[in-house]
Amino acid sequence: MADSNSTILYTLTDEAPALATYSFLPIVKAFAATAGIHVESRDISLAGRILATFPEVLTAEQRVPDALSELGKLATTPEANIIKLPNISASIPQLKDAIAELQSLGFNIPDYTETPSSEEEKNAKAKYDKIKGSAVNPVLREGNSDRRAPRAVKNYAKKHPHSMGAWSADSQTKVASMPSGDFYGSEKSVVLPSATDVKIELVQNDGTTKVLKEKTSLKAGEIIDASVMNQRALRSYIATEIEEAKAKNLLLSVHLKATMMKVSDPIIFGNVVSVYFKDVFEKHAAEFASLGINPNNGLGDLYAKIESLPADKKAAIEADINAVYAKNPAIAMVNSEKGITNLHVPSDVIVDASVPAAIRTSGKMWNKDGQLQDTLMIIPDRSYAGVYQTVLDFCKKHGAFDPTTMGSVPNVGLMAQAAEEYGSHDKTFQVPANGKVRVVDSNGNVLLEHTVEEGDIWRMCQTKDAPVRDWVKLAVTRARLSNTPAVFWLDKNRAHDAELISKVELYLKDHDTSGLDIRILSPDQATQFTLERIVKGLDTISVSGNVLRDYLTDLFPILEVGTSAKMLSIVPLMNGGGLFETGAGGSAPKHVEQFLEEDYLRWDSLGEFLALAVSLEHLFNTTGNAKAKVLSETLDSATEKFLENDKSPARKVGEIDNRGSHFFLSLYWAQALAAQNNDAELKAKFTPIKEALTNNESKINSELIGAQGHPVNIGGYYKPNAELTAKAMRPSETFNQIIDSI
Ligand SMILES: NC(=O)C1=CN([C@@H]2O[C@H](COP(=O)(O)OP(=O)(O)OC[C@H]3O[C@@H](n4cnc5c(N)ncnc54)[C@H](OP(=O)(O)O)[C@@H]3O)[C@@H](O)[C@H]2O)C=CC1
Ligand SMILES: O=C(O)CCC(=O)C(=O)O
Ligand SMILES: [Mg+2]
Repeated sequence: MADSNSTILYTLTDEAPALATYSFLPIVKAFAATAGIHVESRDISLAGRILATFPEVLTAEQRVPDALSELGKLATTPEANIIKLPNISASIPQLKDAIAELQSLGFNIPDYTETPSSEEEKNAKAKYDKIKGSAVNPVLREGNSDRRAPRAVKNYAKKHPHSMGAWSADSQTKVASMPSGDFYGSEKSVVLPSATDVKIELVQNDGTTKVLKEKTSLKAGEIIDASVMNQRALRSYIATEIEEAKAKNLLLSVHLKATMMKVSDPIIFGNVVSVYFKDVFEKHAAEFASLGINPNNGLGDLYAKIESLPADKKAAIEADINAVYAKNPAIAMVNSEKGITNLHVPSDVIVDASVPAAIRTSGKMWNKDGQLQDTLMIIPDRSYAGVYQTVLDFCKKHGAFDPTTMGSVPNVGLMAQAAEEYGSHDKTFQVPANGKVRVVDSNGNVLLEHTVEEGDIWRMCQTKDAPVRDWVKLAVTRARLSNTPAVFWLDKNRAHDAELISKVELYLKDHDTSGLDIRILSPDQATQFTLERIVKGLDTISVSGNVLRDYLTDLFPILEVGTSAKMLSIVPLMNGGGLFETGAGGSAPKHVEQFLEEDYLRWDSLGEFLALAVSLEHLFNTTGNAKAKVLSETLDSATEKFLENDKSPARKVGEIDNRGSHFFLSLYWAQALAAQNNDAELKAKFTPIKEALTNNESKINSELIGAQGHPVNIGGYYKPNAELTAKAMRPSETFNQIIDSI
């Protein structure tokens, strides 16, 4: 690394944002270099992380460094200045696809075997399990989260409102949760008076004890909690809701976070699959076992695995599946044209994006005929489901939200150091036998205990004290800076939240809160309070735990500005560095599909623009590089102009796409740099660039739009060929020459 103080690390990730990077990063590098800033990339894509894990089976040329560990370490230092794009949190089907692709490209990596027998298979599985699910964000998030829609973005939405489906008071759509036996109902919590190590063990009813996790080190003041979801109760609730959906003629949909909650939620998903298709799973149990079919991987995996059967056997199973479809309520579709249902892949329907999308379409989801229909939404655990039900009820009463007038909901989220449920993967277990799960400290004291049954999902969460203090401080700072009421979304009836409330009340005293409106409300009440303000055009800061941070920063942006891509997502790292996430959404797999079919990328890089501006500003604040400040300010005005002139990607061939949007940003950025008078050198540098871009606007545009409209081959999905992708993403020779000349 050159001068590490003037370095910004830009992450290479997956799917649509990775494609966009092939077009945008050369622009970023060129502009930043004029201020002596090095923008270096680090590959943390799913494929990159797999390759970094198995150096021993790769040739010297194939080996790649472990960029995620490097960035994880950097995030704990004041030097960190990282721009983090969304990445795939892989479900098992995605992980297996990525492995197969890499193997086909000549990388000799091992298979992922779900039920390993040899030591070798077990080792490989253990390594892959660390790559699976949300394995990137928790490593980098050494700070809490500060997400909001900038004023310019709100103003854009007011002027150019996105579509909002009308709501009817007769909508039958509803959220259905378990009446009991869920995590919410069983949570227990303690605060550690002093540091200790704990062991998690299962004392089985046969008298033997099985250690589930040998050692977890805890700090003084840390909150730990444990909860359990009873599998019998889960299955009986699912069966009830299937009948309810059938009786009311509603679609059935399941909304989970199988990516972040990579241990618990695939199991819950699998229970929905195996209860819905109970007849099929019972009748073909032996066949399915020999094929290695696991309902947790969804119907897509089942269909793929029965392909290997003789035609008559396969047809018999398909007939039984169809008989279930005929008997049970229709399932909401992910892609009705391709027959992909909500039960196909656990990572296709992710609660934070999927429920808001349905709220935007009048509370309806797509049925198999490609029509919108009311839906019964299965969200088994009650901890956060009420938030969505409150929004549905509000829409039934007040109609759809109006983006031209509605207020905004920035979020301050407790996220640092894998706080709460989002750090629980390595402490989540599907219980192997009836008994008691206990958390025991190094002196043998039992801190938490639950009676459990085989098949239950038990988990422990940790929330360290320093992040809580930092979060409270961030909330007060935001409330003060924006002069906006702030609501802590905490439920005093939940054991964990009750402990957190005590800490919040204590740490609020460390700050001057005079004149500020700071409240603590349960998630349901907070939703109601916030929505009543939103329709009056008033803003309300949500101060939430880690899960609600994630849910709310998709929910409100999707309603307010059409997508969470337009969020400013700052993570002030606790040791002084900066992590700048781009938007609050994901990696948009549907966009890649469209790109491959018609060479049109509808990914909106606004999140990248916003993140880059704050990263440059942070660089100025930490190094005093005045040119970085000029770049940051001019980028912000370019982004504003970009919004005013409506240059975001559209959705269809023939219109501006992601690449065209990068051209306009460059044009406006160069124009702003040429117009400013704070730095004469930059002004001189960018004056001819601005002229070249301005004079060639129509030529560049026609080169960019002319490239669209046919299938494109980039040589891979998880590891696209760099040359082919760069060629596809930089199709305007004229534009490339100008950028490369900077
Ligand atoms: N920070 C991170 O690293 C995150 C990663 N993820 C990962 O992303 C993947 C997909 O997650 P999913 O929950 O489906 O959510 P996504 O946010 O990827 O997709 C939902 C929809 O939101 C719209 N959208 C999101 N971002 C943009 C953008 N920049 N420009 C235009 N439209 C956008 C698209 O709508 P339309 O199709 O209508 O254009 C997209 O289909 C998963 O692998 C998940 O693990 C998810 C969340 C955060
Ligand atoms: O890491 C992930 O899987 C998703 C993260 C996410 O959705 C978020 O933090 O908003
Ligand atoms: Mg999210």
